Amino acid sequence: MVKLVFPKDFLWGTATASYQIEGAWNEDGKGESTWDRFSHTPGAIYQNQNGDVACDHYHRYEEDVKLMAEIGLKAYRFSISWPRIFPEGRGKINPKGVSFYERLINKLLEKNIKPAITLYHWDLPQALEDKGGWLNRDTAKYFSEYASFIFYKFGDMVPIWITLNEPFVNAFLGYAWGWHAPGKKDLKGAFVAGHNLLLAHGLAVQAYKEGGYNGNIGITINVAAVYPYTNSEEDLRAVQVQDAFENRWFIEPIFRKKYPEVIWKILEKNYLSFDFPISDFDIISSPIDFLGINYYTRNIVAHDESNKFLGLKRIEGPNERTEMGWEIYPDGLYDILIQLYRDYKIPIYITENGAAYNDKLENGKVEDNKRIEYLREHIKRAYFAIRDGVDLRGYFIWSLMDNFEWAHGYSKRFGIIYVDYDTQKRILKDSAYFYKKVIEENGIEE
Ligand SMILES: OC[C@@H]1[C@@H](O)[C@H](O)[C@@H](O)c2nc(CNc3ccccc3)cn21
Repeated sequence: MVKLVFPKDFLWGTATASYQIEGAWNEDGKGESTWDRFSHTPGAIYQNQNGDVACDHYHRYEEDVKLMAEIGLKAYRFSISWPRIFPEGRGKINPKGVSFYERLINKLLEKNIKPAITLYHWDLPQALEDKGGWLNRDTAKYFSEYASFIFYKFGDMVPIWITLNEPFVNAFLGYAWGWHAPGKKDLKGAFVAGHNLLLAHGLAVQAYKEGGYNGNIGITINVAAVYPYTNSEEDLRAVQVQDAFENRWFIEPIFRKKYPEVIWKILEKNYLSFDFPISDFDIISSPIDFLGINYYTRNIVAHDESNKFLGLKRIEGPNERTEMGWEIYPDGLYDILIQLYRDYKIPIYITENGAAYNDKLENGKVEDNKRIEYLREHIKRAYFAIRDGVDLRGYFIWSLMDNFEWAHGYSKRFGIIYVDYDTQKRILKDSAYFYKKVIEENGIEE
């Protein structure tokens, strides 16, 4: 067996998000978020579940950091709940909210675990949503005020900053399709929200750079490698359309100061347009230090004239799928890393990669062999991408622990730590011990 050894300082981590693990939804002065409101809306979430308690991480963070140290994590990616800091989105600060994150960061640093903070992972203060949310351009300005405060408090303690998590998902699932908070269904709204999210990102990057902090700042984009169903001209064109729509929509404005042509075509075909100052791209393209990508699966597409939106259809792949129904395709991680590094020549972190399985706790153990296999194969592709020239800096498993999986509630388990929600007991799955070994050896057997 050949040992694949990663670069010396490669960052092995796990990822979570505030609304998915913290609970304490209305405790210690926290303001309501759009996800509090959405998950309290009957019918929005599987079995009307919500994140009111979740993994109770707000009260159990010390135990959770001890488990991270037991696994040997080098870094931990988590998000800050904006309304826990600014209950109304701006203005009055909630000192108990600030104190929680200060204690969490200090606990991580005590254990030599690098904090990697996502400023926004979809839980917008409801008070701002009541003023239009991401449809209101002012929300971008309020985001930069929030970000500036967080940088002021923690900027010298935290080396890795992510402005936004997956603006595409937030804009499209939240504003066009209604599957996520705030549950709106307005196609034009998705484009306006997407633009204001990018503006927020750029303003926060400018605030970070103006603050002279010595860490690195970037953004996290969801990506799925795209392949043609056949090698026909039409299917090859469909690949370009899907790649632009799902992968490049939020990357091109940052690196090329423009939207992909496909985005304008979608707006035109739907008789939509929206106005913004072209100078926004000067803000949006403020230089970042790294690109974060969340990779889970691939897309296979074929030309389909009857699909009036993108003119294509998605074809089911032939390989095994996870509990989310997502095809397992590790080569897609290699391919997308090569493509993105070729096009933008920027350091990359894999800020999320993982799999949901129907884990069973038996005799105090969780033998999640399928998840171990999924992680092993994707870690191998990460190694091959580095071997072939990609400046890949780190890998964060989604997720540290089972948690609230948005519209799926608690029905999908992604964690390498099992959470018994009745007792809030944490149990390391076999995948946690697998990852402990990968980190100890800084690599994996081929
Ligand atoms: O679904 C697993 C995770 C989720 O829990 C994270 O909060 C989120 O950052 C995340 N993004 C993806 C990939 N993108 C995606 C695509 C369609 C719907 C939802 C997410 C998966 N995940």
